[in-house]
Amino acid sequence: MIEAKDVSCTFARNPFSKEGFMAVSPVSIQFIDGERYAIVGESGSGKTTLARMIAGLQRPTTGNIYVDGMPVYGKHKVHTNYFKEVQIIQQDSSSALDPKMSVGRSIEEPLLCFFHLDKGERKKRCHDLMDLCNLPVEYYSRLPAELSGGEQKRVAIARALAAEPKCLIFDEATNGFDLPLRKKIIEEIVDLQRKLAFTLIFITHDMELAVVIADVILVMRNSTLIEQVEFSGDISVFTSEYSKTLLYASGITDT
Ligand SMILES: Nc1ncnc2c1ncn2[C@@H]1O[C@H](COP(=O)(O)OP(=O)(O)OP(=O)(O)O)[C@@H](O)[C@H]1O
Repeated sequence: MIEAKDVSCTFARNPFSKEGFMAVSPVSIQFIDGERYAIVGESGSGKTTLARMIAGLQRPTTGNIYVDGMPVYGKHKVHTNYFKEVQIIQQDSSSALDPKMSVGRSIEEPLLCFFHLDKGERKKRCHDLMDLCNLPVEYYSRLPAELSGGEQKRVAIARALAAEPKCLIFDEATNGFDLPLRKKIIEEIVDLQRKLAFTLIFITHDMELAVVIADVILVMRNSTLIEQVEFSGDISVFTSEYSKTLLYASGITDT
């Protein structure tokens, strides 16, 4: 289980000011292994900052993240095994891939870091991951620039899965794609989650996606977690006015 205990994040308003701006107000959440979560809220509500704290990429100003009871942020650094356990696919997948690194090398890099596999075993595992993520094996030697946006996203997913993470965070990962591709990538990620049973944390603006994907929906507004609901199809579980506004804006309700 991954647990956020009283985590908050404050940034300086500007480099010359000591005045702080709270991007995430103190929040405590538990992420049970193998469940699907959506963090939903408008732009600037703090979703990415919360995701980055969970991923070990942004030290909380207060509180800590725990994996099976072990703190992620030590006094000086993040416990390195955590980078294997939790993988994040950020909004811009092209920048997540090294432009000079082939698809094969990109996917094999985590295999090299985290597992003792010989060259042949790595290549076989890489082919399996490409297959799992609907990437033709002929793409093994291609560079990111020789792929479409959707294919780059699939490489980022395969690379993340190469680490065999216990949790995958998917941040607005289909932004900028047309609707059919967006739908397809989301179906693929949910399908992968069902097959591999990792914990999925899906970050989105879109309540319509959240209700399709998640077992648990966390609603954020103005840096604050305002509602957390277990969702199994009944929208009456949402009680906050803001959640109702998001449901309306997504066309799920008409009042
Ligand atoms: N490194 C940073 N330094 C200063 N301010 C930051 C930093 N990262 C984020 N912020 C600010 O924190 C607030 C929350 O940003 P965050 O990216 O977490 O929101 P979000 O809900 O993910 O938005 P979006 O959906 O647009 O990505 C914003 O006002 C943003 O400008």
